[in-house]
Amino acid sequence: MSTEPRLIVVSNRLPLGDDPSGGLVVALEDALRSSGGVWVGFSGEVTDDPAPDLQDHPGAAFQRLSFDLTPQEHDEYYLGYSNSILWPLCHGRPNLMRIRPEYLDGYARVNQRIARMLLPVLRPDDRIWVQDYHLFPMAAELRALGVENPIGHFLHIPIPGPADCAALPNPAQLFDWLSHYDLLGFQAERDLGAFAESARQLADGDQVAPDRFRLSGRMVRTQVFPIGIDAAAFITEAADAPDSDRMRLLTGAKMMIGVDRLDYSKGIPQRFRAYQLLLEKIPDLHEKISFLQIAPPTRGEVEAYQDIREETEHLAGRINGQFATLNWTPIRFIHRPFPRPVLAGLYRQARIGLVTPLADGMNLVAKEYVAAQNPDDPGVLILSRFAGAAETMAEALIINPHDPHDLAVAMAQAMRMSQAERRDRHAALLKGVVDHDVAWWSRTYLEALTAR
Ligand SMILES: O=P(O)(O)OC[C@H]1O[C@@H](O)[C@H](O)[C@@H](O)[C@@H]1O
Repeated sequence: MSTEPRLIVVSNRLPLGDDPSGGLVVALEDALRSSGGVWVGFSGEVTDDPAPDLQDHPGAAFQRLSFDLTPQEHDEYYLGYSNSILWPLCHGRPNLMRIRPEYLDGYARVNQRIARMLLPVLRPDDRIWVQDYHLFPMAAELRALGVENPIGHFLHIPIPGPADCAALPNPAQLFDWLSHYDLLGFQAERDLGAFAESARQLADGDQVAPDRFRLSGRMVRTQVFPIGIDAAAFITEAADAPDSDRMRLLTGAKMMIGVDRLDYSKGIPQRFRAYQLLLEKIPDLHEKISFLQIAPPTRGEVEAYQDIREETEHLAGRINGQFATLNWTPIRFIHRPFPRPVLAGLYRQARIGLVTPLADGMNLVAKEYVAAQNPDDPGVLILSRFAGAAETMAEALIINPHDPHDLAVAMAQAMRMSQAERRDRHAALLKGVVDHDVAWWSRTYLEALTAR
């Protein structure tokens, strides 16, 4: 029996399915299993009559407790404040924000309701680890109920600098919420810098040490913890995937792959335009390259996501119309999810992995693509400088996703890169992915939280 204090994770999503895909799920499972912990999150049920207490979901290696949302809460807390205000803001798109006072009210109310339901579950020596932007006020709500346990927050997405943060209706409030945590974790140095500037300029924050802030009269520690993947499992999954030659036979071309939720932050239209430019400029590549973009739907009720779908489908159609031959479809756009093992096999077959977001917390697809490669004949990762991953994956081809020429040149370079260079780059990248895997991430974070 572990003697570690129990870990309580609170996140918007609770993993309830049999196929826990997505980096966060894989990441937190690990940390919970070892401390006999509890994960609290949204059940996925939107109902007029939510249960007054957290509901138990047996069958996992840790306890899972869920809450339901009413339709109004779902609109205001999840679709509204979280995904129509904070998400676009944190991804450098304040123009896409839809600011409504009821969104903030609903967001605050849901955080308060979760805190009240969580209270009877807590023990004095628990550590509480709150995940992501849906739950910024959680520590403030728990403190108001008298909770003195260590409470940490980890932000999976970028945090904006003062110019964008100023677009919030009440920017100082965000920093006041954050001031109730013991430890704030960020994905990248870039985020820590942006947080420091915004806290100073918009909330009178005072940086008293490199990793310490005085905010709203309280001390908060800040640190960068770049999240990783379950590297060992992914390497095995990819190596065991069905033989790669099938896809090559099917297409007769080298595959370039992108796998992203269909989100405007992922830079998918920009990527398509760069590919179009590549095919215009280098006709020799026709029939030698085939681009597979998998982009499962996400947050379809929000208008900006409907727009991105239309734009992406239109561009894919145009590229195929312009370049396809009887034997070759230049681009395949698939708007649905695939199970992890299938993706692992596809990554391994792909000569190029495209990870080109306009803004991204970390981007774990970059790490999964590297882990999936055959070390003897690996593919090439093309990575946006705006993904948090770029800070630790310098051996990728680092590009500016806004510049179609830069991206098209990288695609051409990746197509003709020698095996020796591919191996060298891959070996360096793989070492980082394996050394800083998800177990390292959660261990490092929890050690820092405990050492308060
Ligand atoms: O939960 P959603 O809205 O489907 O989005 C998927 C994930 O997107 C991620 O990038 C967020 O950081 C997560 O918190 C979120 O769960």
